[in-house]
Amino acid sequence: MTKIIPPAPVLITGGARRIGLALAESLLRQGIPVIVSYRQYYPALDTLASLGAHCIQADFSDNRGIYAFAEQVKAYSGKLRAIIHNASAWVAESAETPPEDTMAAMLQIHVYTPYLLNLALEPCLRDQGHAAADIIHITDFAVEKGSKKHIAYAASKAALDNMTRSFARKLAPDVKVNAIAPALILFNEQDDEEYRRHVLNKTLMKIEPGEMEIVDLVNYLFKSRYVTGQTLGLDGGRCLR
Ligand SMILES: NC(=O)C1=CN([C@@H]2O[C@H](COP(=O)(O)OP(=O)(O)OC[C@H]3O[C@@H](n4cnc5c(N)ncnc54)[C@H](OP(=O)(O)O)[C@@H]3O)[C@@H](O)[C@H]2O)C=CC1
Ligand SMILES: Nc1nc2c(c(=O)[nH]1)N=C([C@H](O)[C@@H](O)CO)CN2
Repeated sequence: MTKIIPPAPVLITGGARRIGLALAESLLRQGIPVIVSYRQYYPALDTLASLGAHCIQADFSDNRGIYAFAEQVKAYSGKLRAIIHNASAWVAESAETPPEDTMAAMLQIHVYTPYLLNLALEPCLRDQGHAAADIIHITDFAVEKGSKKHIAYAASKAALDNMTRSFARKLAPDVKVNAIAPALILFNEQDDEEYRRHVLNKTLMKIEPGEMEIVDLVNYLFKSRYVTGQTLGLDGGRCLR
């Protein structure tokens, strides 16, 4: 009797809302198993679980939480098809928060979390064949241009962008490692009309594209057997403004 081995799951951090949720739903609809991390509960998690996702509560605000999450992932699945580092906090500098606390928080979620998870979960990604696994870092257009209101955020995403090339060198050819650098994808509910017009005018394409732009790019990277160490811009032409 031939033993049927189920496909290895894709791990998505911050999968309970917005882009992370759209990624999880798309992969599940393709029949690809999914593990998501979530910090706070959202009703959408019940839907993901009903579609077969394995949802693990995790707070990456300290390294113990990162390592505890990695152990739970390894206990659930010995192998991973991919890790998508989506979890993030878009925090501006403010008078209410000491700048050292802002920088520490941005480095924790955008640098320590992907760095420690990539190293802890490397055995889960390896030994599945040539280019059989992926790591995707979701960075930001601001990596190239900086951000006067989100200095620590942009700097931490720049570190994440650099790690894309380091991990691509370390893990090839078993694992491809790439970054997706979005500009506006999805507004937040609290964004007012003036802000929305201001941001839309910064791009050439003048639209809020929505989550599927990232979903489609992730699917492209999964299909590739050759693209690695790259940062793929998803910025509506903002880089040309
Ligand atoms: N939306 C956009 O237009 C753009 C998005 N991006 C990038 O795309 C990715 C997804 O964006 P978007 O969906 O808007 O992200 P959100 O900010 O809406 O959600 C990010 C998720 O990360 C989780 N998270 C934040 N901090 C922690 C932590 N310390 N521990 C565990 N989980 C945490 C949040 O959990 P909780 O809900 O509990 O807070 C949340 O579910 C991000 O990396 C973002 O930087 C880049 C450019 C534009
Ligand atoms: N974690 C997040 N990062 C970013 C968000 C967000 O909502 N959550 N939003 C943006 C903006 O859309 C920006 O690209 C345009 O103003 C950037 N990063």
